[in-house]
Amino acid sequence: MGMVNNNVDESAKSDNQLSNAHEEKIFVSIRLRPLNDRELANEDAAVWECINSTTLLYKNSLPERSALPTAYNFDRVFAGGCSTMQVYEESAKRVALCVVGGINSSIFAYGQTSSGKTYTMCGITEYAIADIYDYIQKHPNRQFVLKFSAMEIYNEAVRDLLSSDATPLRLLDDPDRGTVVEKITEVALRDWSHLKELLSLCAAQRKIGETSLNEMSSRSHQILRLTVDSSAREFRRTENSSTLSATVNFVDLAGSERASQTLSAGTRLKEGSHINRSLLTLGTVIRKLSKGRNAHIPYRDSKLTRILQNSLGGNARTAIICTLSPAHSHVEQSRNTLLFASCAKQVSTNAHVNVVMSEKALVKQLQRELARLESQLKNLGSLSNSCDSLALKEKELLIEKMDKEIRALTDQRDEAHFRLQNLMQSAGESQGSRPWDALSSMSEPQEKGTWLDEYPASEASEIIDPFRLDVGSSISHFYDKGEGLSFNKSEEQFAESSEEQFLSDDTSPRMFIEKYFGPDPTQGWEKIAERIDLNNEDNCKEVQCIEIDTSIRKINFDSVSSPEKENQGLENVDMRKINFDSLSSPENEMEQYSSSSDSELNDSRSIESSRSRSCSEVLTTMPFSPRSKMEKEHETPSIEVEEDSIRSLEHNNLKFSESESVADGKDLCIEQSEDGKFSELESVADGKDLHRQHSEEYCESDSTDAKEESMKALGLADEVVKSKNQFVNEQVLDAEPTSNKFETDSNLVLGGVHDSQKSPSDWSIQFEKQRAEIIQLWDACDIPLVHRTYFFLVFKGDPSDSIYMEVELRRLSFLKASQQTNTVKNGQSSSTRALKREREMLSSLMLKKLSNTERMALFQKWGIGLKTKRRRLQLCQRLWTDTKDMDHIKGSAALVAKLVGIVELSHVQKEFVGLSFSTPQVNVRSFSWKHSMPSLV
Ligand SMILES: Nc1ncnc2c1ncn2[C@@H]1O[C@H](COP(=O)(O)OP(=O)(O)OP(=O)(O)O)[C@@H](O)[C@H]1O
Repeated sequence: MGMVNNNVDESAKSDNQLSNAHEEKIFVSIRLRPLNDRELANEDAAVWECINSTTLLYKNSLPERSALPTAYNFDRVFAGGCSTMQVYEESAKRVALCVVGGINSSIFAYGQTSSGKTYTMCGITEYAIADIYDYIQKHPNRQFVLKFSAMEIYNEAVRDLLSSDATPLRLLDDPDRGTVVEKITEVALRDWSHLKELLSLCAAQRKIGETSLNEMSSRSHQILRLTVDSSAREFRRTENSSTLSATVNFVDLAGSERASQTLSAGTRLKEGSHINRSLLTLGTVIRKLSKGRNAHIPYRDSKLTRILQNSLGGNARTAIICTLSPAHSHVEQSRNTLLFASCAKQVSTNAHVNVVMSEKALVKQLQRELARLESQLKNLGSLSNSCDSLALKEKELLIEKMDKEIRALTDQRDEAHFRLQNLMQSAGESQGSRPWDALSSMSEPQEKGTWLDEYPASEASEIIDPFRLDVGSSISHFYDKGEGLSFNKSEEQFAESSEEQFLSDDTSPRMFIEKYFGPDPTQGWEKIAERIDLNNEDNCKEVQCIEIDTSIRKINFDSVSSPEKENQGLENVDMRKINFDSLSSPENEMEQYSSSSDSELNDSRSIESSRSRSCSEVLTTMPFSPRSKMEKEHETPSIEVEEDSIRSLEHNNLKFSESESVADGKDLCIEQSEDGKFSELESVADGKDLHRQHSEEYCESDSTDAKEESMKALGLADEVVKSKNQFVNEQVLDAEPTSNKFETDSNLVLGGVHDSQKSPSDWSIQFEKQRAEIIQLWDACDIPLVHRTYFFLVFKGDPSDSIYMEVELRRLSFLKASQQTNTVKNGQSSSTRALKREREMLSSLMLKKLSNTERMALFQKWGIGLKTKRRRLQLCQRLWTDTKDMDHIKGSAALVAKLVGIVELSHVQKEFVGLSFSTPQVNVRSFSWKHSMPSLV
C-alpha cells in the first residue's frame, strides 16, 4: 500500500523512463499454435495464416455475402512456428517490465480451450520474471523487493494457490488499491529459484481437468502476481527516500469452450459454465471499455473482472495474448477470440508510476500537511471568530435598539391608555350630564362642575342653549363661569353615580339601545345643537348682541306671594302655579327683594342668570323643577324659592327695573345686560312696555304675527327678534305646525307662567298635546322604540311630567332639525338604520319572549296574515308607526316593554325616579309601572 506521490527520487525517475507512463492501448497479439496431433489426425485444416507480423488471414474462402472478415490486424501476430520467447519478447516483455519502474501491468492469455494459453503464459511468466531479475541485477543502486502471490478463480471462488487452505478468499474494496484479495499469501521472492518453486506450487495447486479437447485443461482462471518494490539505495535511510511499487499480473484464463465440443458433463460442465460466464463478463467489460470509458462497466459481475479491474482500462499497462487453434474445426471459436481481441485492442489504460513514500518521509510529509491544515483551520477559526464577533455585536446593537423601541412603544401604550381612561372618564362625565340626566339630577347645587369645561365658551353656551331653559337657573343648577355653564360638582357626581347604576343594568333602555342597536341617536344632541347653532350663525350673532348688551334685569310678576297664599297647602299644586300664582304684589316684593342683603344671596338655590358669550338671551327662570316641587311639598313654600331667586339676582348684581310690566304682575322676566346696547333697545322701545312686550314676544305671543307685531313695536329689536323667531321656528316649532309656533318655546321659556295659569283639565289637555307632539317627533327622528316605550311609560299625566316632556320636546326638536340637515346631506341617517336594526332585533326577541299563542294573538290583533312570511318583522315594522292612534302607541309600548323586559324591571324605574330627583327618600314620582302598562294584546 502507499500513496501516489510525484516526489520521486532521481533514480526512480530514471527508472520510470522505462515505462513512460501515460495512456495507451492494450497491447494485443495473436498466437497461433500448430495443429496438434488430434487435429492432424482428423485432417483438420489450418485456416488461419499470419501473412505478416500484425495480420492474420483466414485462408479459406468465405461464403458470398459473408460479413466475416478474412484478415485481422493486431499489434502482433505469431504464427504457429513462433517460440514463446519471441511472443514474450515482442508482445509481453515491455509491458511486464513496467513493474520495475513502478507501473502496474498485466499480461493475459485468452483463447479457447486447448489453444495454448497455459503453454504460452508459463513461458511468458518465467521470461518476464527472469527479465525482472535481470533488471534488478542491472540496477544495483536500487534495492528491489519482489513479492509473489498466486490465486485461482474456480467456479467463482478465489483460492490462494500458495496456501494449502482451500478456503475461498474474500475480495475487499480498497479506496487506494482497488479490489484487494483478503489474506492472500504474498511471498517475498528470495531469488529466481524461489520463484520457480512457487510457480511449481501454483501449477500443482491449480484445478486441472481432462476434457475431450485437453487432457490437462485448466478449469480455473489463474492469476500470478508479482509485486516489485524498488527504491534507491542512496536515499533509503533519508527522509527523501521513496519506493516505487508496482504489480505485474500474469493471467492464464480458463479456455472458453462448448460443452458439445468438450463433451463435458458433471463437474466439467459446471466448471465450463462458470468459465464461460466469467469470460462473457470479461468480454462485456472489454467491449464496453472499447466503446468508451464512461460506459457502465460490469466489473463486479464476476470475480475475475473485479480482481483485474485495474488491469482492464485502469492503472496498468496490459498486454493480451490471444491464442488460436489454426484448425478449421475451431474456426468459430477462433473468430470469437479474434472478436474479443479486436475489442481489447481498442481499450486504453492510464498507467502511471506508483511511488510509495518511506515511513519517515511519510511521517514528515504528514506532519507538514498537518501543520498546513492546522494553519488553515486557525485562519478559518480566526475568520470565523471575527465574523461571529461582528455578528454578535450587530445582534447586541439590534437587541438594544429593539429594547428601546419596546420601551418607547410601552410608554406610548401607557400614555394612550391613560388618555383613553381620561377620555372615557370625560365621556362618562359628559354622558352623565346629558339633558335628561342633568334634568333628573337637578338637586343640591353646590360646587361648580366641569362637564362643559372642555368646550370653548362659545360652544359651551351653544350646547347648553337648547336646554338651558329647561334646567334653567331658577334653582341655580348652572353657574355662569364666564366661559360657559356648568353643572355643579355634586350634580355631576350624582349624575355619574346614577348613570353607573343605570348603566350597570344592561336592561336599562340606554344600555339596551346601545347594546343592541348602537349609540342612541338621541344622545350627543349637544353636538347636534352645536351644528344647528353653527348653521344659524347669523341668528346666534343677533342673539349675541342681546346677550352682550343686556345689563338690565327685569322681573315681571303676575304676583308676588302674599302671606296668605304662602300658607296655603301647596303640595298638590303645580309648581308653576305655586311660583307665580302665589306671588304677592310686585311692588312690595320688588322692594323686598331689592333690599335683601348680600349675605342672603349665596343661597345655592338662587336664580342665577346664565350668560354665554355667543348665544345667550333673555333668560327666564324655570321655577317648576321637581326639586322645587319637592321642596314645596316637604320644605318651604314657594315664596322661599322666589326670595332665593331674587336674592340670587341681587347677588349677581342684577338690576331690577321698576316697570309697569312688573307692576302688572304678569310675568317674571329677567333680562341681563352689561352695556348700552340694551339701553339703546330700551330707548327705542316704549320704555315701560318694552320689557313686557319683549317678554310677550317670547312668552305670551299666541301667533307669529302677533309676535312680529310686538317686535315691530320694539323698533331696534326687529332684527333681533326676527332672527330669534327664525331660529325658534326653524329648529323648534316646525315639529308642530298646527300649534302655536311659540307655544312650545314659550312653554319652555315661561312654561311655568302658562302652566300656572292652567287648570288641571288644561294641564291634562296640554299633556296629551305635548305627548302627541313628542310621539310624532319620536317618529320623525327615528328615536329607538325602547326609548319611546320607556318615556311613554314614564309619562304619567300629572304636572310633574312637564319637565320631562319639555326637555324631550326640546331635544327632539333640535334632533329633528339636525336630521333634516343631515338627511339632506347624507341621505338615510344612521338613526334610521339603527331603528331598522332595532325592529329586527325586536323581531328576534318576539321569538324568545313570547309564546306561540301570544304571537298568533298579536298577529291577529295587528292584522298580519298568519300565513305570511316574516310575520314577526312585519309586526315590529309597524310598531310606533301610527303616531295619531294612541291605542296603537299603547300597544306598541306594551309589546316593546314586554320584549325588552321593562315590565319586570320595576327597580329600574325606581332608579330612574331616583335619578330624576335628588333625594331618594322622597319618592315624588311614585307611579306604578305595572299600573301604567297598557295591555299587550
Ligand atoms: N505453440 C505451441 N506449440 C506446441 N505445442 C503447443 C503450443 N501451444 C499449445 N501446445 C500444446 O497444446 C496442448 C494444450 O495446450 P494448453 O494446455 O496450453 O492449452 P490451453 O489453452 O491452456 O487449454 P485449456 O484452456 O484447456 O487449459 C498442450 O499439450 C500444449 O503442449
